[in-house]
Amino acid sequence: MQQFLNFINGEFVATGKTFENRAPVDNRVLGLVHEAGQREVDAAVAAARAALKGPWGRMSVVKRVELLHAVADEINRRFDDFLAAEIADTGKPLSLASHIDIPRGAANFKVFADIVKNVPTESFEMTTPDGGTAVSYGLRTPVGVVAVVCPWNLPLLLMTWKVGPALACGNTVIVKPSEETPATATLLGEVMKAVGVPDGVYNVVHGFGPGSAGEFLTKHPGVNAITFTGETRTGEAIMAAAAKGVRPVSFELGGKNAGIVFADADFDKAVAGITRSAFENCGQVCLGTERVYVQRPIFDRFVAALKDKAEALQIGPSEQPGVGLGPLISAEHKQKVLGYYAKAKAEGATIVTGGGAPQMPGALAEGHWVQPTIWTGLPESASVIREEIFGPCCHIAPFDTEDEAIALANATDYGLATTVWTQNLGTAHRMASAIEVGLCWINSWFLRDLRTAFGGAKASGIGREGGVHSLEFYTELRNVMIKL
Ligand SMILES: NC(=O)c1ccc[n+]([C@@H]2O[C@H](COP(=O)([O-])OP(=O)(O)OC[C@H]3O[C@@H](n4cnc5c(N)ncnc54)[C@H](O)[C@@H]3O)[C@@H](O)[C@H]2O)c1
Ligand SMILES: O=C/C=C/C=C(\O)C(=O)O
Repeated sequence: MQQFLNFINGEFVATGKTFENRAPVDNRVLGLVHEAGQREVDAAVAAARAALKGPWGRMSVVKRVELLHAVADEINRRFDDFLAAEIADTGKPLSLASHIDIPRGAANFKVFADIVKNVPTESFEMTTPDGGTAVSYGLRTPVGVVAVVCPWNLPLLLMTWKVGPALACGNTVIVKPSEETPATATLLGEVMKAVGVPDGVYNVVHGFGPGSAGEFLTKHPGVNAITFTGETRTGEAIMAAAAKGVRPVSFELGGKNAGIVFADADFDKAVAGITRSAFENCGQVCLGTERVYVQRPIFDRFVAALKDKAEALQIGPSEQPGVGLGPLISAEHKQKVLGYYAKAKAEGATIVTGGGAPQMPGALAEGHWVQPTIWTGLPESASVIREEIFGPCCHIAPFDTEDEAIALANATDYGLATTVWTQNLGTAHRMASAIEVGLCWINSWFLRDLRTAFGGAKASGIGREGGVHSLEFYTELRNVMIKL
């Protein structure tokens, strides 16, 4: 039976307390995860602190950058191991994990290694009151020990999106992967050891949230900053923990994103784009579209086209050629999504396609499969339009004017992302400036330049990461003033 161990101070650590890691495709037990308790979290924080004061803290930026490039190269060398681990944990299609999840695992180290090597800090010269001169310069130093609390939907991508910049800026990290997906964070410990990252720089503690490793870590007084990706309500709990000791937080939270399609859009590209944004990763992408608004002249045609795309998606395990839709992450999440499918039906939705769970053959029948689902005909007050479902489903409603589309898109407490499809430049820029989100894609979706600001507005997050923006969270910026 595979064991998913904690990784503390360069060693893999078992505990007496384990829980099962199950495969979403058939619910089989993949292995046992060793839950970290207060003792293991204390040890991880102590190891991270010691590394800061030891070889890692004394290391030159050049050497640190070389090591991070070596981490990326080792991830790529062990590409197939990471691919197998991620797919086992999540059930996601091979095409998705091999083109997005694992490549980004390496890229997230390379891009920030290069940023810290090349991005300058500020410097000024001033005339002093006594007629002399003074020169000042900015000095970036690590914030210290950073807690990285991760979700289960893009485990390696989202964990390294935080660990990459944190380490590049000279910090040390303690990662708490989701209890649903322990594998790739654990595997990264092998990579860190293999390339010679000093012990204590990268640590992994497994477990849950409240009363477990997540809570022990975010409440630990030895943690200097917390970066979290997950549900908004979890963010509220972590923010409360961070308040004691006034620790900074960087939050990537939930969303209820709108996809807006104008009648002048390139129709086929818009259909393809909304199909991806609604159903990719079985709808388990925070940036995904669960609310679609289509300008009235093309509404019926668009609904029919999206129905065809949804029904053409092949549902199955990753190794099945042409699979486009895997399972949801867990039985619990499947029940949550099917609960929303039932609510939509009860609230009078027109079920354009889907609305239930597919019959799967053999052992797959034990997996957490649901049908890709499209609704129309609900009022904007309906729960499937108000609440984040995080499944392969969306509601489509018509609109007439730009102002109406903007009002519909903004009528949510969330503010993460939007995708707008139009060939009118004026419409595109007016929508981009009016929709209250952190991320606006025009005629595209989930197109990522890692140098750009990434994050959510309103209840979708705090702060921006990406490019130089990550330096603001993962460093302290000191001003040094020298009287000449
Ligand atoms: N904005 C983004 O970039 C982004 C990206 C991915 C996922 N998400 C969001 O994440 C959610 C899905 O992921 P999830 O179900 O893993 O989220 P979740 O909030 O349930 O759990 C996320 C992590 O937090 C831990 N946790 C839970 N309660 C905690 C507590 N009280 N203290 C410390 N740690 C705690 C969990 O163990 C897990 O590791 C969705 O809402 C999705 O929108 C957002
Ligand atoms: O499910 C949410 C996806 C988030 C993606 C990123 O944070 C990224 O692409 O860096």
